[in-house]
Amino acid sequence: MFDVVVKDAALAYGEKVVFNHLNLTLDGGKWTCLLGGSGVGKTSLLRLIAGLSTGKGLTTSGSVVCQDGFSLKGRIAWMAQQDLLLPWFSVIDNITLGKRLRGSTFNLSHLFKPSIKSSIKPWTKKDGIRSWLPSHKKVPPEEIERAKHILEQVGLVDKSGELPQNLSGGQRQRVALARTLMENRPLVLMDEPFGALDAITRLNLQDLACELLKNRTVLLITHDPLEALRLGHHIYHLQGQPATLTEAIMPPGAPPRSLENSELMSLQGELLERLRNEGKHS
Ligand SMILES: Nc1ncnc2c1ncn2[C@@H]1O[C@H](COP(=O)(O)OP(=O)(O)OP(=O)(O)O)[C@@H](O)[C@H]1O
Repeated sequence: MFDVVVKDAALAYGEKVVFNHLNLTLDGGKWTCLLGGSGVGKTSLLRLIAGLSTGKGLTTSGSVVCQDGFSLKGRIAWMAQQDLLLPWFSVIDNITLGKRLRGSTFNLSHLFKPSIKSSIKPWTKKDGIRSWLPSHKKVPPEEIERAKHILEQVGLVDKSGELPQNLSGGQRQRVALARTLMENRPLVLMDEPFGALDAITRLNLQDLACELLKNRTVLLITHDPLEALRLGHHIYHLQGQPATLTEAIMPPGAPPRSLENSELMSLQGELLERLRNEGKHS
């Protein structure tokens, strides 16, 4: 597993410098967590690492280098707070979509719901969507088997034919996790993936993600110090303007750490105080 090194990174929107001279190493096979107040630049940093920083008025510099000498292209999976499931595709079609898009001459218009006037069968009709999804058959059978295995791992194999609208928020986020696993990428960038969930579902998903993403290199953005402390090998606090990173906190023990760990609770108090003070000064 390779380290990913962000060297001397800078990013600005017009005159507003979000960060500059920023250095960060994501240890291979480990979880790095990033805390910080709203608007400090966490998502901007994630997007910079993913190579998604483009747009009018945006300037960037610095480098993101894999220590194994290869490019990061095609080696990143992304998981966001919104599950981004396509509502007219079943669970299994959603998690195999990436394979289908890459494995065929797929027409992007097929991602969008057909109009009523269209000659294509409405998606609500039984099996309509499958016949409407032309490259469905191009997902190799072994990939369908793998998708089913992953759905088993996230506890949703019985929901594989359901539409997202029939799932709870926690179940939908488990589908999003399954889609991330299906991508099978060594670097996983997560932008508050559990932020919208209730406390118990969030704890359960933290445990599941920790188990299933073992040995991947993960960068997790979260607003929740406890989440960072349960999952992170290294925890950084991004603060100020331009933003800088604090020294890493390395909580004791292996993730996912237990809530009964008293050291974790005291570190949580410290981090909450830091975040609160940061809010007072911004
Ligand atoms: N496209 C854009 N154009 C101009 N300014 C932007 C743009 N995107 C973000 N910003 C600004 O850059 C700063 C950093 O934004 P970013 O989304 O990275 O913050 P964040 O730490 O992820 O915030 P949050 O925790 O609220 O999601 C903010 O002040 C934001 O207003």
